[in-house]
Amino acid sequence: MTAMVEISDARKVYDGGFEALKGVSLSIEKGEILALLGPNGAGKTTLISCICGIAVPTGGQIRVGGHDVVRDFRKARSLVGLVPQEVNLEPFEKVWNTVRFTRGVFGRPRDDAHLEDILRRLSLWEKRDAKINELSGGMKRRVLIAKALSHDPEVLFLDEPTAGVDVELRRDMWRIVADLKAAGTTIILTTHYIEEAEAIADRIGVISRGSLMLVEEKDALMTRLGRKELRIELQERLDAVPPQLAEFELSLEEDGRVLVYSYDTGAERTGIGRLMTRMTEADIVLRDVRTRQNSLEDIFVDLVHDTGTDAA
Ligand SMILES: Nc1ncnc2c1ncn2[C@@H]1O[C@H](COP(=O)(O)OP(=O)(O)OP(=O)(O)O)[C@@H](O)[C@H]1O
Repeated sequence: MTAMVEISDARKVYDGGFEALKGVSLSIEKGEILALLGPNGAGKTTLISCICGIAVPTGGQIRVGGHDVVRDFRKARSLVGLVPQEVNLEPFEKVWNTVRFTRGVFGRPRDDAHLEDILRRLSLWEKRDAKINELSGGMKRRVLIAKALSHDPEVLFLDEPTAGVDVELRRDMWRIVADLKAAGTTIILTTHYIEEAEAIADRIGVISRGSLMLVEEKDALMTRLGRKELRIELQERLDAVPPQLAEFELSLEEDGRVLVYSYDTGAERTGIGRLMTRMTEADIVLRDVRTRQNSLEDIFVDLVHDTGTDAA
């Protein structure tokens, strides 16, 4: 695979002296979906702005498609579509003109059929002649996405794309992201909705206080840091965890009718077999058994909490 975005030791000190990025290195492959998670103020938007050439890094190097984002700004920028966090549209412009204008800015030849397709996929076609200031907040977000896609970017940045949007738009977005990925587009998104990262990302990066704390395949991360619960429903209720089972991490729930065993999914031995043997020896009869995997959210909260950073 080829690296589409290469970030090496990126640093950003704002004018007031605040160090928002403290040497971030990261390589993002073509066709990959990377979700950047982090508490408020962690530096996610700053990093995206540096990659898109909106903010100038004060140290390190960033390349998009092999082009340096500072020295080869135009080439690098033309490969990038950005859906910003804040709505920055011309209020009196019509939807159609807004999107067509953006395509032109990036030097792409006029292609009305292509723009029509984008607007239809975003349910904006009926609104093509409406002025921006006549649209709802959700519709404006859709226009931001249409603009970002108008010039066929190879890398798409979505900065908290679904903050405050309705379920329908969130679903549309996920569908569009899946289509773009299938077509080979590289996608980087920041989000506060961890279930969103869990649903669509290939890799997860966690930023905290200007540093990249972790970047890992989502599935591997969930296996490595994940815990599972085995919920054992009992034939007869127990008053306490029997002493024969003291060696296991067990708790009693639902008025003593459910025994919960929490175990590490990354461990070599889960201990389930031994637990079952000990239960049989102790004459405890099971009625039903279920498992529950903890979510990326549980993992993220633990991770950010463990390193003493701001609350998620
Ligand atoms: N133009 C600026 N001048 C000075 N400081 C800034 C500027 N822009 C951002 N910062 C600071 O840099 C830090 C990182 O901000 P950034 O917007 O990158 O965080 P974020 O991770 O995107 O946060 P959020 O999740 O709240 O959007 C914050 O402490 C912010 O106050």
